[in-house]
Amino acid sequence: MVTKPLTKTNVINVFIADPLSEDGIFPLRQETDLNLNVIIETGLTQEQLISKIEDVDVLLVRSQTKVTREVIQAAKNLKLIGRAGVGVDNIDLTAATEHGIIVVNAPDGNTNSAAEHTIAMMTSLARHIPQAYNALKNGIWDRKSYVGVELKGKTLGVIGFGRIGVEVAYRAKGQRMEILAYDPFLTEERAEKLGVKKATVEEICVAADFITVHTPLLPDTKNLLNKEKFAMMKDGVRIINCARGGIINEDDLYDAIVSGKVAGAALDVFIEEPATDNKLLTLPQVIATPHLGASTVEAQESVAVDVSNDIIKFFKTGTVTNPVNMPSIPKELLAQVEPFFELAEKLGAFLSQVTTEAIKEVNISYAGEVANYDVRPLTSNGLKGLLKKNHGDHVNDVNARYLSERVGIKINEHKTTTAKGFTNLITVEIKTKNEVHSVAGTLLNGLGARIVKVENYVVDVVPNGHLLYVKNTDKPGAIGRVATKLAEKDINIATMQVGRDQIGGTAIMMLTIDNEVTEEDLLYVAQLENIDEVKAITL
Ligand SMILES: NC(=O)C1=CN([C@@H]2O[C@H](COP(=O)(O)OP(=O)(O)OC[C@H]3O[C@@H](n4cnc5c(N)ncnc54)[C@H](O)[C@@H]3O)[C@@H](O)[C@H]2O)C=CC1
Ligand SMILES: O=C(O)CCC(=O)C(=O)O
Repeated sequence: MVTKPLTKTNVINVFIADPLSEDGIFPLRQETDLNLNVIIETGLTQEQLISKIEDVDVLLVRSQTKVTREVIQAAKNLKLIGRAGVGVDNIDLTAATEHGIIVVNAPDGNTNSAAEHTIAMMTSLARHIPQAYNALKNGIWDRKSYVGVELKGKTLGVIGFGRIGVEVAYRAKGQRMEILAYDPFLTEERAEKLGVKKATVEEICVAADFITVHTPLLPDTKNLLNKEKFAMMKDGVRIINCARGGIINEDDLYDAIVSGKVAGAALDVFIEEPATDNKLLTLPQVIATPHLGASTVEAQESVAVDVSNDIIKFFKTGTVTNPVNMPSIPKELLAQVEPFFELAEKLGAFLSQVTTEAIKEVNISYAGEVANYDVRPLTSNGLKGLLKKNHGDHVNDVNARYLSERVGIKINEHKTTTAKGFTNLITVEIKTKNEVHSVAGTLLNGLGARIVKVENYVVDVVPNGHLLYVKNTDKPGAIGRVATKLAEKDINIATMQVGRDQIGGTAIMMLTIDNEVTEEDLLYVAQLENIDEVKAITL
């Protein structure tokens, strides 16, 4: 289906590659501040998607479309990938991060639907509903083959106790089942509060009558249920997977069903999807749905609304609510941390213009109140400022850390609550083969950002516009000579700060000037007596 052709103008092209709820994308349709061009083309092959992606700014998918490295490389304008759902295993996150593309998902919108589907699958499995239905539809009235088991009093093992796992447990308790739950983040206290028993995967395998998995597919969870685990289970155990294909080893599950160890399995997800040729589907004990966990009107509307709102938020504010490949900042914290983003970036940008040598190490220290926050986004902004000189707009807060580490820069973050008289202080230090430089900045209440220290010199400089950073020997006349030379070049000084380590020692001048200086102007000033170094810095 095609609704609008791609345009090459400066509109924001939003390309929807999987079927999404039309009500859910209503926020995109009614947005008037942004010039959004919504294009819907579903069911494309990889080649077709690659051929259409070049001018796309936002790619919106569910789980069908594979957003591979090749797709990302072909997408020259892509800024954001939206996943209308939870799992992002269909998106090459490494490639997206390397290219500075933000990935957002909609983690909450389909929780209920997936939990309800899991319960429906478990009940159907216990009572052979799909098999009995099938027989009856084929004219067979068979009441003997489909004797089921009750859920009441049985033990359900829930592996992965996040959003969906918890909701499944609530509902299964309604069926009067006993719940054993495993999640690396589940504490005894929380388990008790939720009315479940905390257990290990092995304990679940040994004790459970039904086992359902609700983890993401990760290296750690791949083949989580395998031959060894099946061997530990009760005879006649029933298995449910409405999370991701691959969490359960499909070959081992097949063997365990054929051997009679496992009485049946209910599967919504498969290693290869569409799973039209999966040998598990040949077994009468296996009931299955084609990845329908999130397929309800409510979930589809909800996840599409969530990603649509994040797209709009991103283009209006530069921030998103549900980032996958950058640290998420709770809403209530964002307002407090956001002003520091720019400060951190400016400190990084300052240092990038102070040295010409390759940076080997960056030490960022956070002092005062700011040290109470998750400072990773601030560090990313500092690194972005540092790299911008050489990477231009290709660097952003998504890929700044990756790009820094890729070129071998060691990054250290330090936190301390004492800020030497400031409420907050961010200090960035860089080390190169031969040099060490540092700059510190703060946010002054009501007055905005200030650079308060350059190397060991105390200053008070607004980090905006054009600066001249002059190092000189502390001798009479140096300041006057610099001012005169700049005046000769028609360069107006707006403010000037001076500092020195000791009388007659090394001193610095930090000048804010009204115009950009040329290399020639810099040389002109640098030739002056007692001037050791002159650097132009634009912030
Ligand atoms: N079938 C479908 O249509 C749908 C499938 N899903 C899938 O369901 C799964 C769960 O989704 P949510 O509950 O929303 O995610 P979630 O992130 O809220 O929960 C996942 C939980 O798995 C836990 N976990 C991670 N590694 C683990 C390990 N080695 N062992 C045990 N637990 C581990 C995490 O700590 C987390 O608590 C995901 O794979 C998601 O993609 C989600 C929605 C619909
Ligand atoms: O988009 C869908 O229907 C799949 C949902 C899903 O698997 C997820 O959200 O992880």
